[in-house]
Amino acid sequence: MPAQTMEELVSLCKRRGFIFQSSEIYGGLQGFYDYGPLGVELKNNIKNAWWRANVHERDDMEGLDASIIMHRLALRHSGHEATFNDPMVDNKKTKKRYRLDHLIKDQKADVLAKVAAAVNEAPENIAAVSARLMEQPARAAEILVEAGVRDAFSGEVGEWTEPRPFNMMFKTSIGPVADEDSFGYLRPETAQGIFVNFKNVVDSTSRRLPFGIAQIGKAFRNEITPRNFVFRVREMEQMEIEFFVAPGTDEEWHEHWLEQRLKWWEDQGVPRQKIIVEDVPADDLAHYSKRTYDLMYDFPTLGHDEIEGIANRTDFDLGSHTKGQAELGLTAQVMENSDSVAKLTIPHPETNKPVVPFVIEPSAGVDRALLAVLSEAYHKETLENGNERTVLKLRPHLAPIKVAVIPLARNKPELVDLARRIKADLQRLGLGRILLEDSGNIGKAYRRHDEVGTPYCVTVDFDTVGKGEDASLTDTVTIRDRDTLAQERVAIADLAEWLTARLR
Ligand SMILES: Nc1ncnc2c1ncn2[C@@H]1O[C@H](COP(=O)(O)OP(=O)(O)OP(=O)(O)O)[C@@H](O)[C@H]1O
Repeated sequence: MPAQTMEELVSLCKRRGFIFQSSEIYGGLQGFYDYGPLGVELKNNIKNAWWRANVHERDDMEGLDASIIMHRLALRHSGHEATFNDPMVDNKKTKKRYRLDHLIKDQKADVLAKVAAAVNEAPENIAAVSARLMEQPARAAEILVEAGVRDAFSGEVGEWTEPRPFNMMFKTSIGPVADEDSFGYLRPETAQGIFVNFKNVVDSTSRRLPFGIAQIGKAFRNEITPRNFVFRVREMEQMEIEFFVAPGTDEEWHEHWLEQRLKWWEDQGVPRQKIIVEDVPADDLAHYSKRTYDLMYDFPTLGHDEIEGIANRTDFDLGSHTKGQAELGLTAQVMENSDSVAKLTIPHPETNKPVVPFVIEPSAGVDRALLAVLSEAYHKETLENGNERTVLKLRPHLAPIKVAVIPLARNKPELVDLARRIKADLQRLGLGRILLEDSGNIGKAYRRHDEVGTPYCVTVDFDTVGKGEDASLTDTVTIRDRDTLAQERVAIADLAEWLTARLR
């Protein structure tokens, strides 16, 4: 059975060096995390699996790695300066600050019902309730108090302020002069780096529609209430595709990408039946979206929450960043742009006339992917001998450590030397991390590697070096399978092939 609580995962991540609080020795920084020795391996493996499926194994995709700090005009014309806001409300009594929709969602059912009734919305539709409150901030403050909305910090009904929009972008000054114009934004999504490079990529690759640009990288959001471990952080990593298509074919491509992405999650060990595909209601759609499917994974403790959004962004983005908007027949409502120097069109595949393509965007968070993958992989089992074990049943391609080579006794140089040589040979195969595990206690080594998801432990024993009872076992090792616990004897000469077949 997969993990039952978030606490189990948090505890494993800290204990085994997957994830640490950022700047912990100075009291920690809320909403920021550091990935430790095993976390960085798992994260890289997830990113590589995504890149492989979406770039290397497709013929219609290009890759990109754009800068994190972007020109302020890029994020003005993208709409983020004006609309990348979350609704924020303060409790004057406790001085605590909350995201309005999160505050309402966390209330008891009767309180939530009262708030929803006051704005004529259904309590299930938190986004709509929040949107209605934001339309009437003064009245909203009264509604929150009248309905008895409590502050989780004090447990008491709050003295709520009028809710107001809070822009989530981080600003930073650029260059030695700190004047009003010398600033840029840390990108709140990697997508914008793709849109502003559209012309560069098309010109340098001669791509025709339909095609996509894929990017993995950091994005930053000054979340009002970062919470739930790495689920909601202020510095995150995203894996995004902007897939450019001819207008009119967008809905079909949207369905195509939904299928592709569900299949990818399945390949990472996150099954379809654990994901609800939510057709995002109009009130909750981002400013650029015509329609969005949110993939909602059933996290332990949290319940269903978003791991990926697949949005139909129409011609909004390229239309916003292009020059000469007036003559391009855009369907999206965009802000006038007299700053851009590039015309972001491409020949229509049928008419050959210049057109601003529509965009389908599958956007997944690496941190949330890691959490979902860990949740599914985490198992507690009782073995036949009554012992309990914690085991991470990660797909082998995701496992942080691929193989542990273990000499049966640490004080027998012939075993240790041979184990070291085998490890060195395996390292040269480029399969990922291969470790020599010579702590001396094989039972403990197995338990440790079960807990971090190492798929195979290779043991060098006395038979291997021809000093056991069975001479036919000379030059063979034992391979222990993490999931089945089965042990198989394999010739050292066949080891590379045996492991490569299972780990690639
Ligand atoms: N603060 C965050 N921390 C970690 N991952 C995030 C965060 N915000 C977004 N993501 C990831 O990036 C993906 C795409 O971002 P998107 O803008 O669609 O998220 P969102 O709808 O704003 O998320 P939410 O509604 O949970 O705030 C999300 O599906 C998620 O996996």
